[in-house]
Amino acid sequence: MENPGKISHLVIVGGGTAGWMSAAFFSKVFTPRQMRITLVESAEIGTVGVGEATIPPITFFNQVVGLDEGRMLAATEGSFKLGIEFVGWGDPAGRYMHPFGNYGTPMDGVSFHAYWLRARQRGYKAELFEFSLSDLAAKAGRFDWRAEDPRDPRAAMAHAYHFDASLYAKLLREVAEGRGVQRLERTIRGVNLDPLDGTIASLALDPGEILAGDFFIDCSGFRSLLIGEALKVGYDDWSQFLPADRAVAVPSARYEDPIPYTRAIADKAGWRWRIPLQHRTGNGYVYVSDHIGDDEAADVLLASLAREHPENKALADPRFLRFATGRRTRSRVKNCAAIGLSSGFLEPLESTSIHLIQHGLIKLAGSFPRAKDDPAAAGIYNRILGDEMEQIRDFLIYHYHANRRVGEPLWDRLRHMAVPDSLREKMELFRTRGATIFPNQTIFQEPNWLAIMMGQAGEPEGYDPLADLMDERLLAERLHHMRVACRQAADRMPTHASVLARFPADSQKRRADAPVA
Ligand SMILES: Cc1cc2nc3c(=O)[nH]c(=O)nc-3n(C[C@H](O)[C@H](O)[C@H](O)COP(=O)(O)OP(=O)(O)OC[C@H]3O[C@@H](n4cnc5c(N)ncnc54)[C@H](O)[C@@H]3O)c2cc1C
Repeated sequence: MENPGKISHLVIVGGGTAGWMSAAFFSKVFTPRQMRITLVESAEIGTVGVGEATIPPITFFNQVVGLDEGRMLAATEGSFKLGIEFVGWGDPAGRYMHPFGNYGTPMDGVSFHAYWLRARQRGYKAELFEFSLSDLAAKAGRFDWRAEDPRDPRAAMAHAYHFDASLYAKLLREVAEGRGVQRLERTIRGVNLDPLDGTIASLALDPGEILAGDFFIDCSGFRSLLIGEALKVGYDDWSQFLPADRAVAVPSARYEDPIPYTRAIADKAGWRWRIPLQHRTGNGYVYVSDHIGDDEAADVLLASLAREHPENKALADPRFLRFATGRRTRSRVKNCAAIGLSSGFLEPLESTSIHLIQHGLIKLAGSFPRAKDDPAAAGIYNRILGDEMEQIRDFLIYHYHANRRVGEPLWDRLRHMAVPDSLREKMELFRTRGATIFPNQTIFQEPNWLAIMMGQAGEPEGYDPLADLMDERLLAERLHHMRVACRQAADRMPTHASVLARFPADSQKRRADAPVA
């Protein structure tokens, strides 16, 4: 990318996932001659260290920064992810998959599910999930990559990863330092603003050093050192819609082959996650502190491990985290952009935080400042990022609001709460017309909304009338053909375990190479 000139020193504050993703990304976008990049991280202030499940755009980010998929999986103990299974969110005894990729194929410009709904209203038996190859493969413990040829059913697939977030940051650090990023291990004690224009002039580092820069990326996590503390940007709290404010996390021993999907299990005061890596499983309970205490939440989580399998043993003490769901009212101000938790946090139900980091970086590159203060570019950036956060917020609220867990106080309250108008309209369109194409769809598109709305609300009353234009026999033949092709393609796929065996974790290789005592 051409360097706009005036900005020649980029300072990144923080060395968590957001900090090292920023460093790896901008060291690829700019050459060291165009941009000096310095990353400051503190040895005394740790990282969040969770954040193990991702969504498909991560494959694009890895390509951009030059990370080979095999190398990434081996270095991060990673596994493939084809979707998220939601257990007990709609019907308390039910489960559904939010698979990555598409259902069926659109025909004559009309969405596939409109035809399927038409057929269902006339007694067709096959379920929607039978037309999602990612869903079938995930449940069968199989995996394959998306095919380029549109005639191949695998063209409808998409994948993401589960990985150890600390190892991912470590790998990105290697990449970034290899491209000339300078890392300073210092604690920042103060932020100096330019008295004339209010931009950030420099950081006061321990012990007594000053680090000046032209543009600053705030990746300081929940502390929000630059955008929040120094530039005083406010926080929009969304906890009235998304009330979970704490989490407890614990890794457990691997006792089975990693499944190629995340599990999100609704519970009395929130939900539990289960994220399978090559060497261990990540487990957590996201909860509402008004409805359960910390000790009880940890007990619930630990008891759930033992219930799953006797060998599913905790490998460490439970770790507690606190957060407030919401976002900074602006995430780019003056010569500073907040990336990662410093810009806000939407709880991890749909694994969207790492996606928001990469989305922010890509939009920041596209609107890179031409001067220290570039209000036009900052304004556009803030609108784009704000829209993305609001879309994700609505998507998350839907899971809680459309529950059928009658008689549980938290869930009863969430079912009856007033939701944002933007979500209320979507729910109405789906219920009456089966519509899932909504304005400004970027990250969550038609198949994503379809998966969660069908999974939690069930079949809508209507469907797109254009689906009635197809001849009935032709439709039956096409549905039959698609369903069989999907099933056969799933059966032909290798198992997830056999695919992962091609990318054994570096830690396993090290253990195998270690001399026998
Ligand atoms: C319970 C939970 C579960 C999550 N699960 C997922 C998930 O499954 N998928 C997903 O995409 N995301 C998930 N996330 C979010 C994900 O963890 C974060 O988006 C990601 O880790 C980025 O964090 P960060 O780098 O912004 O902040 P941190 O990891 O907090 O890093 C902050 C950095 O700033 C530095 N720092 C702070 N203050 C100073 C100072 N004064 N001087 C110098 N350095 C300083 C620290 O040293 C550290 O390096 C989850 C979050 C939580 C809370």
